[in-house]
Amino acid sequence: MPVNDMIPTPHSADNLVPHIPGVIFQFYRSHCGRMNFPYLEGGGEALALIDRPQLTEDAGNLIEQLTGSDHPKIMSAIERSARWMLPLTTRFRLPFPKEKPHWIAVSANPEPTENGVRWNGMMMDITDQVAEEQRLRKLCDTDPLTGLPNRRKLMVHLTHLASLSTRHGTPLSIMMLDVDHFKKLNDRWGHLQGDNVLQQLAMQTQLLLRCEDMVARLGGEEFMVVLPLTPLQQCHKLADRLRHAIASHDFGIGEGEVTLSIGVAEYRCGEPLRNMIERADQALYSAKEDGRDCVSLLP
Ligand SMILES: Nc1nc2c(ncn2[C@@H]2O[C@H](COP(=O)(O)OP(=O)(O)OP(=O)(O)O)[C@@H](O)[C@H]2O)c(=O)[nH]1
Repeated sequence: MPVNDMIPTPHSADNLVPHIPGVIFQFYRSHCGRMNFPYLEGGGEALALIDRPQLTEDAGNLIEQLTGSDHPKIMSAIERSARWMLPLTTRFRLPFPKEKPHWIAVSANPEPTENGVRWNGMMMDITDQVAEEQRLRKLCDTDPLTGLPNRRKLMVHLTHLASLSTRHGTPLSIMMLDVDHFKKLNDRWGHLQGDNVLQQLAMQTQLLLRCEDMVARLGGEEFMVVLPLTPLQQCHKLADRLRHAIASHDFGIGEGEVTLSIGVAEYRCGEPLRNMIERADQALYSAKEDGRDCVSLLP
């Protein structure tokens, strides 16, 4: 083997540390809350931008500058780890000049000292991994044809809203929408035109909603609109406005060719979600029975 290809054996970890794609650190918090990094070494971009001598003295300032909710999140992770002597495992966004913040993962073990707690651990830049997680989550949550949230995402959101509604006694309503005679539309204009109608319908519906409302595609030509802080009568009015807007919109196949049947229902505090969904479904069924292109409600 040529001599140049032989890897020299490092004499100590100190030779290796500047070349690793992350940071090894010792972090200290005194009982009175003073924080600093007695040791902070490693490779990667993040470290080059950090004022290390400053952090050796005091880390409080840097932690206070963390983005958005990351400051309280990291402080409570430190507190929990210190109180129960459990590993400190969290992630946070480190602000970067002229760039988006970088995501950093922290993993460290605590040990008690006379005047506080000392952690020995590692930090890694996981920005690419977080971007990939976000891309996959979006794929899992999105209907590919319309770009709307899918049934899975809707149910998670609705469960959260129902628990808020139960806790605070605030109103919550839903609309179940179904395109009328969509099979005929497909048969007459072709499947691609049918797809186009669904895409435009998604857009037109979103235009009428507030940003805290959600419209999701349940499947086929069926959609659900979720309206937090909205009582049934208000939901009914909005449903009728939506029905008019769609019936008078030209989808490229002539006005009045696309109509909606809509069932609306309101959440009753504490009931299982499926009860409200069943009521909206029954209301939709009666809208179809009543001749379509109309709104029906069940409280
Ligand atoms: N173009 C298109 N068609 C779809 C899609 N998903 C489901 N469909 C069609 O939607 C049609 C739904 O038909 P039905 O369930 O009989 O309902 P309908 O014809 O709308 O009749 P009513 O609901 O009773 O008014 C079927 O022909 C499905 O093939 C889609 O993504 N794109």
